[in-house]
Amino acid sequence: MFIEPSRKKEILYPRTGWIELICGSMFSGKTEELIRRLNRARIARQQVEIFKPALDKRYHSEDIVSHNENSIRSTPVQTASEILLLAGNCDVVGMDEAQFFDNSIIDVCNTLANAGKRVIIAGLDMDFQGQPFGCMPQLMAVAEYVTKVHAICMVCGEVASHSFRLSPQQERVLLGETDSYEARCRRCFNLGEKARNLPV
Ligand SMILES: Nc1ncnc2c1ncn2[C@@H]1O[C@H](COP(=O)(O)OP(=O)(O)O)[C@@H](O)[C@H]1O
Ligand SMILES: Cc1cn([C@H]2C[C@H](O)[C@@H](COP(=O)(O)O)O2)c(=O)[nH]c1=O
Ligand SMILES: [Zn+2]
Repeated sequence: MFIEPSRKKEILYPRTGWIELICGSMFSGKTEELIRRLNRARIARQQVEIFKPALDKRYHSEDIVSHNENSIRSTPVQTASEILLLAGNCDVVGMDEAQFFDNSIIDVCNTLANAGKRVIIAGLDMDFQGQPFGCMPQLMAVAEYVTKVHAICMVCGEVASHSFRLSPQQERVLLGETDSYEARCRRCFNLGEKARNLPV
């Protein structure tokens, strides 16, 4: 779907950059798709830099790791602005878990794309309550390309778009895997929420 940009026309026209956003629920394949695109860019001999929020230490402090254990080396950053300092002269910038960045990530992505870079971002579109997650709606608005990927509902086997939290904690940020979350379709997500709210 996405082609690795040719550098041949650069003398006539300076390269344009753009933003690609990969979004969806947990287990929908966002990280796999991000890794796939970044690996292809490397095969095309493009200089690639990859970042993730430092708070995401689930599998590894530096690697980006998918649920099926694909991985790629990344630089953990505390703030989005660090990405501008570290991206340097690269052609392609990748970011995972974008929902954990604050809204300054939008300016950062625009600045990188305006400087001619291909920016590929992956993140959760909705939180455990089915609400748009942080900076993600704005990133969807400014991205040239938005890809929504889907998981399989762990209750009924339908296409899943929601991340159902299995524990009662209410804080928005709660790192976890299959121990704390499962992918669910809209119907099974709503049924689960209803059951949670029934008096005991
Ligand atoms: N309910 C599910 N639906 C689809 N894939 C699942 C599910 N649970 C586990 N997986 C695994 O998760 C992988 C996707 O992982 P990953 O790319 O890390 O997803 P994401 O970044 O969207 O959370 C799938 O290839 C599959 O092996
Ligand atoms: C829904 C939801 C998720 N999280 C956390 C749980 C995981 O650590 C990440 C999502 O990882 P993935 O690569 O998309 O599987 O986010 C959270 O903190 N709050 C939520 O509402
Ligand atoms: Zn379902």
